Amino acid sequence: MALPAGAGALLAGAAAVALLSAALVLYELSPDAVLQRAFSLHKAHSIKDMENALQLVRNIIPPLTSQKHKGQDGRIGVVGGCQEYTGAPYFAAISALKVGADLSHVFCTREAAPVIKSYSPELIVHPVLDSPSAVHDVEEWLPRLHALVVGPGLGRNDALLENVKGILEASKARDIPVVIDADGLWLIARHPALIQGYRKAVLTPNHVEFGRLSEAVLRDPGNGSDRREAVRRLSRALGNVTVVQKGERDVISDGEQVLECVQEGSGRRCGGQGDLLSGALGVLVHWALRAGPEKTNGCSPLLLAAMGACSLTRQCSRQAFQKHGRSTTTTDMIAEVGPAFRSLFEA
Ligand SMILES: NC(=O)C1=CN([C@@H]2O[C@H](COP(=O)(O)OP(=O)(O)OC[C@H]3O[C@@H](n4cnc5c(N)ncnc54)[C@H](OP(=O)(O)O)[C@@H]3O)[C@@H](O)[C@H]2O)[C@@H](O)CC1
Ligand SMILES: Nc1ncnc2c1ncn2[C@@H]1O[C@H](COP(=O)(O)OP(=O)(O)OP(=O)(O)O)[C@@H](O)[C@H]1O
Ligand SMILES: [Mg+2]
Repeated sequence: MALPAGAGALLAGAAAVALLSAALVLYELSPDAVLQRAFSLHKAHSIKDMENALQLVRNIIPPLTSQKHKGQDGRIGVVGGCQEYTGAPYFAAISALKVGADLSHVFCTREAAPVIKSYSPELIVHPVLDSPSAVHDVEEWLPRLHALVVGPGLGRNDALLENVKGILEASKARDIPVVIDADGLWLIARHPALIQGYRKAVLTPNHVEFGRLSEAVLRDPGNGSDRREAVRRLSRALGNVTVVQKGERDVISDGEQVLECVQEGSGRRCGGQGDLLSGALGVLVHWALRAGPEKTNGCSPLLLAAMGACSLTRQCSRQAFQKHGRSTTTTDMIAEVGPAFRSLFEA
């Protein structure tokens, strides 16, 4: 499987120029028609790259056997949940379980904990995030966690963010992979040094979060027409941290390669879909890193994990929309995680 650095973009660019010249000379096509063909060609390359990557994602999924004990397929922690936001950490944590993690923990504030517990008996909920001993309390659990998802429903309270800084430092010191989303990205925009050069970090910004990060790191909102290049630049400036820019297409880069997830989703834009993505990504990052280079064929494990999580989220959205149309909510999407996972990765 070949996904060499920037090859897709280079090929698409070269092909577009060739097409442009040939078409103008031979068929006297209008520039609009030629551009449309160039875009189709580019899309075809994105789809091919995506399919190749999804083939490798299938390789990293651990088999379900009777030889395993509870916990081996993933113990994931979600850091988030405060007075205002209890849904976001729940969506992330339950999605991690539904994708295939064995245990899912939520580290949230004291008052958010009973609310999150009441949504599901399947989550382990720690009311520690606003405690003076928050960093120590989470640190005690770190040796038992395979990945952390930092930010869904965290809020922007300074004292909480200070605690999360300490949790991030402790996670890095233990080499634990971290997915950073939502208000975790707000913290990174203020303190990019927190994850600078940490190769086990994946950032999952939406449109607004990407602009904020790009402005903070590159002094440029990165909202020009070339999204692939903007994402690659941000990743590179952060020391090759993997960046997933969510949107109409999800653009994923580790500063070298750029992949695009063009899996069909739906037109529904209800809140919480990004939380589902970040929770799913927490598990897939763990699986991809554990799989080893022979399974990932030398491709970046974090890029593959990101492609897997983006495709899965969009497929959930598509399936839920087929059933519920305009009334689709993130809860409906979570109910589709199992069937969507099977159709994408186990068919
Ligand atoms: N049920 C829950 O508990 C949920 C809780 N959540 C939690 O909320 C917290 C804050 O997260 P966030 O995403 O609302 O904050 P942020 O990125 O500042 O966006 C704010 C504003 O930016 C805009 N905007 C957004 N996207 C855009 C786009 N693609 N393109 C263009 N504009 C866009 C839009 O504003 P508009 O301009 O439309 O008024 C939007 O309102 C965080 O902790 C998160 O986890 C959510 O996870 C949802 C479910
Ligand atoms: N315009 C779009 N067309 C199709 N899919 C989209 C579009 N925008 C976002 N998505 C998909 O929706 C999912 C969530 O992305 P979004 O940008 O809504 O994240 P978010 O704002 O962080 O969500 P949340 O409400 O959970 O915070 C991703 O899988 C992304 O691919
Ligand atoms: Mg979000």
